Amino acid sequence: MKTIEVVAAIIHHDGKILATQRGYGEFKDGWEFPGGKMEPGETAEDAIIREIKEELEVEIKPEKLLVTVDYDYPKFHLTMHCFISSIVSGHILLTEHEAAKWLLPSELETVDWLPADVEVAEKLKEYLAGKNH
Ligand SMILES: Nc1nc2c([nH]c(=O)n2[C@H]2C[C@H](O)[C@@H](COP(=O)(O)OP(=O)(O)OP(=O)(O)O)O2)c(=O)[nH]1
Repeated sequence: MKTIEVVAAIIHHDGKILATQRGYGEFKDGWEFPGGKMEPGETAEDAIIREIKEELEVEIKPEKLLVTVDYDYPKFHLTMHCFISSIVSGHILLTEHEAAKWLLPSELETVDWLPADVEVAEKLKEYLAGKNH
């Protein structure tokens, strides 16, 4: 099976986390962490900064790799590196997504995540809970 390598940004601001809803394609209407496919020769950090500039028109700083998830979709294998990130400059403008929501840690289970993201949301919740202690 073909593997695609993707980067995703877990953007935090004022104690909330950004979730975005896919506006087109196979997974239309599913909720995800914004991002996309890595390009040849790119580091994961470079890729996530580029993708977020394209999709949300903000500059981010990837601060920490929370998790790399591997997930078997019926047609491909996904390897996705998920970076906790902060906004460095700009205002969010959705250029590709149909909606976005800022979620409190307690609200992370309230959106219909893409299958690969369920594990990411769980890990994130644990990570954020640990940070409060
Ligand atoms: N960006 C992103 N993609 C995810 C997540 N979860 C998940 O299963 N995916 C899957 C959906 C897609 O098959 C793939 C990402 O591809 P993409 O279509 O966003 O990549 P891209 O921006 O480079 O798009 P394109 O130029 O090929 O249209 O990863 C997630 O949280 N964020």
